[in-house]
Amino acid sequence: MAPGKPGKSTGASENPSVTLFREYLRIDTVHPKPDYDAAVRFLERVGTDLGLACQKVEVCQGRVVLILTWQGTNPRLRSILLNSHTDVVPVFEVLGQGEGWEEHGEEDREHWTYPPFEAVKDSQGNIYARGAQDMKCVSIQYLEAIRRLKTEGKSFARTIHLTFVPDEEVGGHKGMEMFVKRPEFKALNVGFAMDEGLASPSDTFSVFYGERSPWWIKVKCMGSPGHGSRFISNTAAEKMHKVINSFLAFRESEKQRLKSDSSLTLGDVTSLNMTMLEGGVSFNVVPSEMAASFDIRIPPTVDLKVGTIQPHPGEEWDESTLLTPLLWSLSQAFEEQVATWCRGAGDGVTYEFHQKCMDQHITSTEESDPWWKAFSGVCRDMKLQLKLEIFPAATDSRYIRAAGHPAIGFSPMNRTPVLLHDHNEFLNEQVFLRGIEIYARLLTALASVPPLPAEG
Ligand SMILES: CSCC[C@H](NC(C)=O)C(=O)O
Ligand SMILES: [Zn+2]
Ligand SMILES: [Zn+2]
Repeated sequence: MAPGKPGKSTGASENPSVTLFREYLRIDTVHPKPDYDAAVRFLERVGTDLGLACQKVEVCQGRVVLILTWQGTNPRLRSILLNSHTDVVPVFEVLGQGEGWEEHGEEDREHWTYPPFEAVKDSQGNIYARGAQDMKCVSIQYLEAIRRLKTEGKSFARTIHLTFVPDEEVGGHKGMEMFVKRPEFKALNVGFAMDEGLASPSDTFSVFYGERSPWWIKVKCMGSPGHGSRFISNTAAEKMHKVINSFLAFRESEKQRLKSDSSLTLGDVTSLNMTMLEGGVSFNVVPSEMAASFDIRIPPTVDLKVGTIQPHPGEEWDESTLLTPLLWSLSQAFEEQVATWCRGAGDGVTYEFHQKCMDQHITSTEESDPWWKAFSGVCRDMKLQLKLEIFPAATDSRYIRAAGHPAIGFSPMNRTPVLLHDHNEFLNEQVFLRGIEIYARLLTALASVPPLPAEG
């Protein structure tokens, strides 16, 4: 192959860390049938090569969490947890791994410049593959940072654990959610955790200290059925119209709030989208049931609990007052608001939760916090500019925080477009290699945090 041309071969001069990253990217862990065994075999091989202890925990059938451990000199101290998920999301116009482009149509070719499971590197050093940003890069950067520190002969007081978990991309229910409830997780004695963040197109690095709570709500409207030619009263569609109006009016007010205040990011406001609409059997039959599904993401600053919405003494609120987004934004008891929107649409309107995260833990970013002091101190020394944010979507960090441990979402990818779950996901090899350097410094500082008062 001519030099500078994109291709699969590693080339004699390629940094071995990059070669390892590309090897991992070629393992087919794409949903709906991720080859987790292959990923675990690969990671175990790398861990053993690094002299790390290896443990496997099957949290449910076919779902194994791999734990690699670098024991600290004082194993009684709380540990550093480096978490990453092994699964990746499908590509549009799904292509089976190993298949060549020749078997696919032009549309497939349009979405991806290179086949998404071949980890092709172009002449600028951009590595294209599903998982290049989300988050196989981070897994290998953790491992390669440890390789570097071990080669330099370093050792630290605190133990460092790496966990490789399945199923994050489908909610983590058969992955991290189960794992944090296991004795094997408790035995890790976690003090501080790191997990995925997002790329950043600018010079700054995004750091996430909390996440919005995902609420997935299906609203069902029951009404009178009848012939499509008549003015049937009390129809499911009329009620659905009101439901949609209430939900989308709130959406609009939050959208405007974000737009009108440049200090806010997406993670600071509540987003709401209607993502599914069901109902009806025929053009001329008025249906007795319709359903709408909403994906709502709520910042940790919003009160989620029922019952805190109250008028002041002597004041009375009717249903129409309760429907105003302004009053809602002042009252902030989210489930009560959802219930009110549904009640306001008429009788026979009910809602059910398909996802309802109530945990609102955030991780301290105060300089007085020893973990944050170590993390931010390294970034200051390395002149890395940080942007502190609430993660707009959901990652496995929410389970770690809910279990009571501080967790920071950080994927060291600046000057990189945000391409997770997108076509043509790529990461530049220089950005990837810089990330290893960053993790090596972070691990040095975090694993050397002096004993905390609670640790004696
Ligand atoms: C709520 S479980 C689904 C998890 C998924 N995570 C990401 C990062 O896309 C999401 O936020 O939709
Ligand atoms: Zn991810
Ligand atoms: Zn993802």
